Amino acid sequence: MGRTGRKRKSKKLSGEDGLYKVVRDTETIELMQWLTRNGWKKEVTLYPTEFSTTGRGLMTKTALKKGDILVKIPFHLLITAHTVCKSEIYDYLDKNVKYDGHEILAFYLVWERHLNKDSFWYPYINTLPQQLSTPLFWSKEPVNLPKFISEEIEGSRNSMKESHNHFLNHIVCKQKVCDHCKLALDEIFNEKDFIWAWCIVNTRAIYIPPEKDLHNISNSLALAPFLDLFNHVPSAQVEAMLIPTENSYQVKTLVPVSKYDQVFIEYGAHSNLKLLIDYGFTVPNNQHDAIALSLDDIYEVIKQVAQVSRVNMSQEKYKFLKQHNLMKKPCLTREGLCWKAMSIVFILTSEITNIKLLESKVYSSLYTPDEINAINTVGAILVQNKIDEFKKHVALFVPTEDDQNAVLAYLKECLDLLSECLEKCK
Ligand SMILES: C[S@@+](CC[C@H](N)C(=O)[O-])C[C@H]1O[C@@H](n2cnc3c(N)ncnc32)[C@H](O)[C@@H]1O
Repeated sequence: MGRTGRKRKSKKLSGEDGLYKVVRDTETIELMQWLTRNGWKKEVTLYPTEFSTTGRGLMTKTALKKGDILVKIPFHLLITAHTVCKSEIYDYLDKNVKYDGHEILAFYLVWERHLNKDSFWYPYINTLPQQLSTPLFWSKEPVNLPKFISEEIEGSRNSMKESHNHFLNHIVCKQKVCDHCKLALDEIFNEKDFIWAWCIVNTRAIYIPPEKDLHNISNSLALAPFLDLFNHVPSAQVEAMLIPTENSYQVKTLVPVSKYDQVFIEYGAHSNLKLLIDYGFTVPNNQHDAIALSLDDIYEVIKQVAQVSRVNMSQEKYKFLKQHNLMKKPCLTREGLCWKAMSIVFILTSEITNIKLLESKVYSSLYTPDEINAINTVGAILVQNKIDEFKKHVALFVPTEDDQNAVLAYLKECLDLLSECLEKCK
């Protein structure tokens, strides 16, 4: 979240999104002036505002109609791989190597941030949060972080480290001293600053169609000043696109928004686990959420309820599950067992050995009442086991800093999802 200094006094107001306060700090005012000086025009009156529910976001001062353009950012105010290729720092990269859009933007951001007021982007960079709430920014480990979450964080940390090493390995003349600060390039591109930039790109970049003529960069990302102040809700309905004839990137609302409400966009169909790891927050009742199951979870429960159903795993059935990709990501959702989980339970409990018949049942989902009963019996125990597991996680988890409370919020959301799922198995 933006923790910039020198706040001016401003009134606290309240609305749909709880308490809010329009941000009127010097940095934000300078950002708006810089955008205007460089050809940006307001489409509607959106104000950077601090909301008690989400932190800084954008509030509309007027009622918005369906189809209103929320924001239009001229191309030349987007930071893209093209911007990087035109910069002096690009000369110091080995051009025989491939770079991806995420890492090249992070690399550029580290450079421009270090230039401070000498950077064209200074008014933008100056409003970026210095401290992020994402797990890569935690300074202390929480106590009893569930293993599946720590594995995801590890994955994210490894990608960031890989990108950083990739760059360090391909900066030609690392010892070159910068004219601006007299530091060597490998000191400027230190891991701490790279983590910040990598997370800024991860949490704020937008997708654009891949730019042409960038033979060594796979690129479809851009940083978009001001536009990146929109917060996310899964239910937001907006349309975002490049408008080549107007040399701009625009976002349009597909629904009306009331005066003084926060205007949201949707970052993608992200689960709460993805939001937690990549963005450092979760949303309530996220329809994209699911709790992962393993084949072992399902197998164990079927063994437990052997009096209800027997485990009927033959070589052919195993081959069938594999061939049809059914073991990949079975899960529990608010709607009950997902189709893959239902199919596995059915296949492992059914007496049917004819694979063709199993296939037609699984793909049509035309089960008899007894078969549904058997699936639900196993399903309810599977869900209850997960509820017990997540209750333990909640009881044992101890945050050691504020941002880690997002983990608790996530685990509680999982428990809500599981209780809805249990209802569907009854
Ligand atoms: C693109 S930025 C949005 C602007 C950002 N809030 C700011 O102050 O600069 C994405 C970050 O905003 C925050 N965010 C976005 N949507 C949110 C939400 N619904 N609830 C809480 N935080 C949210 C998260 O910290 C996320 O990493």
